[in-house]
Amino acid sequence: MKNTIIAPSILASDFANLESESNMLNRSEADWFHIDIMDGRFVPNISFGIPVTAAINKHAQKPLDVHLMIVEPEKYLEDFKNAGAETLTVHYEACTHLHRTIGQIKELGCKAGVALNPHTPVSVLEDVIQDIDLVCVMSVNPGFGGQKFIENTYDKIEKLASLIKKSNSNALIEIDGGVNLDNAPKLIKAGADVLVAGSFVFNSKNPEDTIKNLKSINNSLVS
Ligand SMILES: O=C(CO)[C@@H](O)[C@H](O)COP(=O)(O)O
Ligand SMILES: [Fe+2]
Repeated sequence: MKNTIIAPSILASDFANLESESNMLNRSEADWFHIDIMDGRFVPNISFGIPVTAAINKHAQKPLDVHLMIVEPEKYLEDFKNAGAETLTVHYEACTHLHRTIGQIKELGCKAGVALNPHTPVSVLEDVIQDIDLVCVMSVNPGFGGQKFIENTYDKIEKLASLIKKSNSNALIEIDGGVNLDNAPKLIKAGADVLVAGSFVFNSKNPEDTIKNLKSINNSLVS
């Protein structure tokens, strides 16, 4: 049975209580911590940066999945690796020399991810798909939590899954934005391996239970 990875996004957590939010994720069935870095240039919002990532990493007992929504990400890869990143995801749209940047991430010993904005077709990854560990399909325009899921994402996942298969790549398909219990089963059926969920988890009454419910979707799909 496929084991979907659940990566709650810290962006929607209580920034004044990152230690207790981290401990909640440690106790929960979450697999990764999703860390959204926004620079006010690549996206029209600023979140937090390297010191806060390092502070979260002090408490996190699970891998940090760092989503860099920043221009010139190559300048900061090493800093984020030192802050605790296991996966470093850069945006296709922010990288002039994507192949080189992927190589730099691998040289640091991190997993290399590439994120695609909603308008970017999966075909742009044809020549690098074998070199990457994860493709983050943005199911909202990056920059903010709590946005509405874009329905075209299902088609995009199917196209990406077929590119990955054709290329003998091991890249995981991650979906980021507007994920909830209504769309998650369909996303998993279409081929998603990793689900990022921010507001759906942290705005719920019981985030630990919500994570458990997302994690158990696979079981219900089997029957
Ligand atoms: O990268 C981003 C947004 O740019 C995401 O990771 C959001 O943080 C997901 O939040 P929700 O849409 O689940 O509230
Ligand atoms: Fe993200």
